[in-house]
Amino acid sequence: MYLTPEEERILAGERGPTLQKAMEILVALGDIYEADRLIPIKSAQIAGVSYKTMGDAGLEWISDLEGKVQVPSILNPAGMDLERWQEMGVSAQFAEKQQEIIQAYRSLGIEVQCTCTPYYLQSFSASYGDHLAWSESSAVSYANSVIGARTNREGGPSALCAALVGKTANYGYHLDENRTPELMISVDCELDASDYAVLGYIAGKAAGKRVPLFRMQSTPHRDQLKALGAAMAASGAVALYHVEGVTPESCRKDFELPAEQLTIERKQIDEVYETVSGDGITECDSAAVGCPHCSPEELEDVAAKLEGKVVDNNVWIFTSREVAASNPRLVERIEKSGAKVLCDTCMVVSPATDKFSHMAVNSGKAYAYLPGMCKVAATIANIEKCMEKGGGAHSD
Ligand SMILES: C[C@@](O)(CCOP(=O)(O)O)CC(=O)O
Ligand code: SF4
Repeated sequence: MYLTPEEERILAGERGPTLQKAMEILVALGDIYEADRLIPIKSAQIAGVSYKTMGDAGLEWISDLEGKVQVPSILNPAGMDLERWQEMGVSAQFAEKQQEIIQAYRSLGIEVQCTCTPYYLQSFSASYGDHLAWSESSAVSYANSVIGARTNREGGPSALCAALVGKTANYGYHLDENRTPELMISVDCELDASDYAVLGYIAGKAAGKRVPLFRMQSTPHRDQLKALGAAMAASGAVALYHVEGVTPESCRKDFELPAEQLTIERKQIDEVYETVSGDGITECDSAAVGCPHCSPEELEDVAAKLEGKVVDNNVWIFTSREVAASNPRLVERIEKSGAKVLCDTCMVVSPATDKFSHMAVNSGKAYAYLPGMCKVAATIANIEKCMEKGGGAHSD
């Protein structure tokens, strides 16, 4: 891989050991994937934040780093709401370690916004054609597919290295030739709400890491695309997809329609609704919405569904701190029912979820991950049913 003289100097250690290490990692990745050079990035989103997934080894690694990130950088969800962790039932020992991780990232100049939906933040927008180094898989899928920006599915450490150097290696989804659809998926029915999450769960298994092109009968809006992409990245490893007539690169004229085609039918979607993932012998005892983190429109939807209701079980609604802070009325309306709007974290990366046995979710990603990452069974349903089945919602 070609390096500029300045990049060579960083690699030789002239700007200190942290930048040298970061450059070594970027160069190693570039060499493995046959990148021609490094390219500047607009922003970084760094996963590997929850103490639950990082442990002491991860904490030690980031604590030893020095210097400052070169581009706007934010974090993936942590293991707890940084302010309301006690209400979630997180232990003081965990909270202390989690705060140390956050502090280590803050010292590197990273903004403490812990969210997998960075594209909703006012100061962190990404645009068509931008090169990024994002790592949370649903954010990667959204950036590539819905925004038309370009990012590989970075690991937490490689996103951090890219943030420190301000560059990433030019391979994978940064290149036109890897953004071409490889599999055509037709959907034989109209879809609504959580149907897109279920579709993603099915399609991700079929697609693996290929790039699917969807032909749909209904037109998904941005939150439905977010749910579709998140589920495909979890049940498969899809980092980019297209929807005919909807996503920005679906109208590129330089690709042929894929030869391999498959159709997904209504009855396959209904089967997923009827199947508990994990060991679901018990009734639902909790509900969670906001995987990926809720947009203001989704908070509005939850607030409307909980109007005049109270919930008997734990109902957690996850969003970014910025979206919650900009929509205090919606948060108040939701919390009037007894549900909690939590920030900085989610049901998958928080240890607080482990106390439940069966959670109702509207997310294909949470449906795929809860049994493995939290040992909690999951039922997938639309928001209204999640509130009833999992939350025990009933009239006030
Ligand atoms: C579960 C997930 O959304 C976040 C967990 O990753 P981490 O704890 O931030 O490394 C991972 C992913 O799919 O990118
Ligand atoms: S598991 Fe869901 S809510 Fe948690 S970081 Fe991933 S997409 Fe976001």
